[in-house]
Parts: sequence; C-alpha cells; structure tokens
Amino acid sequence: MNKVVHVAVGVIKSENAEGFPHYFLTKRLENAHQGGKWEFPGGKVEADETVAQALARELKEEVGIDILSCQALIKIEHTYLAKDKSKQDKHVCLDVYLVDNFLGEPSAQEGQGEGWFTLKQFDSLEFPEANKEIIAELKRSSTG
Ligand SMILES: Nc1nc2c([nH]c(=O)n2[C@H]2C[C@H](O)[C@@H](COP(=O)(O)OP(=O)(O)OP(=O)(O)O)O2)c(=O)[nH]1
Ligand SMILES: [Mg+2]
Repeated sequence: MNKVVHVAVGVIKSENAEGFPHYFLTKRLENAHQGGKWEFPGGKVEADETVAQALARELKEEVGIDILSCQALIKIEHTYLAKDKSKQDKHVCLDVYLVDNFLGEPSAQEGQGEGWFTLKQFDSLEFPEANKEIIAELKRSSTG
C-alpha cells in the first residue's frame, strides 16, 4: 500500500445574519484530486510540521485567515480507489478541526469557488466521499 497522506482540514464556522451556524467552503480546482467538489480548506501536513502548524499555514495560504481558536472534531481514514488501473489508489487521513474564531474574512486565495453554507444547504452540494463522515459529525454534534 502506498503511503497515507496526512491532511489538516479546517471547518470554518461562523453565524449568518439570522444567527444560524454556517461554514466556509471552497471548490477544489478541476485538475486536482477530487477536482470540482466542495471541500473544507486545508492541505497536506509537511514532514517538519505539527497538524496545528499545517492547519494554520494552509488556512492562511488558501483563504487568508489567522486561527484564534480551534478544536479537534474528527479523524477520518479513507481510501479513494483509482478509476484508472495504471494509477495508484489514494489513502488519506483527514485530521479535522472546527475553527470557531479567526482573524480576517475568509476568501479563496487561489481562484477557487467559495461560499458560506448552512448544514441544510450541504445536502445539495457535491463533496469528496470522505467528507460524509465530517458532515455527519457536524450534524450530530451540538456545534452543528
Ligand atoms: N483540504 C481538504 N482535502 C480533502 C477534503 N476531503 C478530502 O477527501 N480531501 C482530500 C483530497 C486530497 O486528496 C487531500 C488534500 O490534499 P490537498 O490537495 O488539499 O493538499 P494541498 O492543499 O497540500 O495541495 P497541494 O499543494 O499538494 O496541491 O485530501 C476536504 O474537505 N478538504
Ligand atoms: Mg488544499
């Protein structure tokens, strides 16, 4: 089995005008793995980093915010099967944090699609398969 890619993922939470929780999502670029699907911003943990450092770096690079407060939400291991037999399956470990206080207004820094969505609105969006568990956890927990 090829190596597991460790990914730091940030569920950026805020309240909308009606006082309901909503979450900031970006759209994965078409040519990326799982391209065109909605994601929680984040990226690979580099060899010299802790997960917290990777999360801070990725959220700054991808959406331009500084984290003030976050809590571990869930850890998910998932294998994406390659459709093309000449390519390798991709094993990911998503280390997911709820980011509930931050400096700056999130905005996609790499030209990706972006938006704030309530959990109810998630039902009509397309996510990578592994995200089903993140969304179920958000729906289950009081934080949702
Ligand atoms: N960021 C993020 N990645 C996710 C989610 N769900 C999911 O399956 N993934 C997978 C897709 C990718 O295989 C991997 C994340 O890698 P990435 O492409 O974001 O990594 P990165 O930002 O460091 O990008 P790069 O510099 O390597 O291009 O995790 C999600 O909600 N957010
Ligand atoms: Mg990324």
